[in-house]
Amino acid sequence: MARGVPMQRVAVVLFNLGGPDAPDSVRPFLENLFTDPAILRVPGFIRPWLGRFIARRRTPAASENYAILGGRSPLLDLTEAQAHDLQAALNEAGGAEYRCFIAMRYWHPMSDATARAVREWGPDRVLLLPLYPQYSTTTTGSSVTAWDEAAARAGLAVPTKTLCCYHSDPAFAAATAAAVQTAYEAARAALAPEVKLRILFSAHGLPESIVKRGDPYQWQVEQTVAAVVERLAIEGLDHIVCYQSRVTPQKWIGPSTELELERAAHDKTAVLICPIAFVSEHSETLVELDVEYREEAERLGVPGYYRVPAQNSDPGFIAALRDLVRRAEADDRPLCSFAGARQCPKPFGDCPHARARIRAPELA
Ligand SMILES: C=CC1=C(C)c2cc3[nH]c(cc4nc(cc5[nH]c(cc1n2)c(C)c5CCC(=O)O)C(CCC(=O)O)=C4C)c(C)c3C=C
Ligand SMILES: [Fe+2]
Ligand SMILES: [Fe+2]
Repeated sequence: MARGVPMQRVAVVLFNLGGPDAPDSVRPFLENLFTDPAILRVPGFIRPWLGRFIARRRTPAASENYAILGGRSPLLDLTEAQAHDLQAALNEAGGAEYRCFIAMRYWHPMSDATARAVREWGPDRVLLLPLYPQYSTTTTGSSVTAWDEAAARAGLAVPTKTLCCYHSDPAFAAATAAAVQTAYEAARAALAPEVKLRILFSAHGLPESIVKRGDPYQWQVEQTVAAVVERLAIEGLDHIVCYQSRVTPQKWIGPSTELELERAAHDKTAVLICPIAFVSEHSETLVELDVEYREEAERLGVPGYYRVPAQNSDPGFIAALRDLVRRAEADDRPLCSFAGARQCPKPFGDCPHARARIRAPELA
């Protein structure tokens, strides 16, 4: 760097869903979630009322789950650790000064506060990095919309790129496969040789209607599983993709993880559950998978129940994020800067994010 020329400043904003930080925040967190038009797709005039109604109904069950975790979600602490490690990895290489920020969608720190903090830091450019490997209108799409509005309110007007999806990124898939391989070998060693073992790649579900309207999430989840399986050294691997965390009465995509537990019990096969659309531990892994589904598996007589940990701050995962950021920086396409977006399915053009923003506002 020539003397006197300041280094460029790059703000990397990590998106995640957020979770309550105290028992009292469960209900307002759920209200924020269920009044999001990307989640509750009903006419605008009814949404605030219906969203608050659903949130009130859901609060006791969600509170019980968070009580098991000490009354709060661990998601923010884990995201802060990821941000810390990613910032160190990005700055190690030099070239620019990187600072990682966090914008949660439904609980603090949310986009408005983060956009103001980013503006105060005074970056030359911003990169939005969803901690969702697969694009969904309900997650990344919703976070990008919220960010755009917050950035405008904060008067943050610097070039901004969005890393839309990295479902099949080789380094991400390799880091995930390494964790699956380790967990599979440990489970295999704990089981009697005659007991069969099946991997259930369990992703967060979505209402089927959202997928039918063009959400690429399910397709991208399947791409991730294919990319991970390709990297596993397991002879005769038995695996399936399934979907968990259904929270509304409509039809959701399947097969459900519960149904796969029933099938495993019927087949007298042990299961290794691999969360495939979450990159951090939170209530849906630590309670739903580790407590509820485990108990259900025991009740059904599944001969073994094991789980792959979420990536959290796994060095291979952080290195994958670092390389994605660097590649996004080097690519000058304005909307989706990730080369892997070319792998998005044909109906979405080059990238669902581009389509959501340009051609199909109903998906935004
Ligand atoms: C219609 C409802 C929901 C859709 C669609 C949905 C999609 C979706 N969510 C994640 C990841 C997370 N969800 C989390 C919590 C959470 N999600 C919903 C509802 C929908 N999610 C609710 C009601 C809740 C609150 C918890 C509960 O009541 O059970 C979380 C964070 C949880 C935490 O512990 O902090 C994450 C992360 C994805 C990936 C996704 C679709 C692709
Ligand atoms: Fe969710
Ligand atoms: Fe994409």
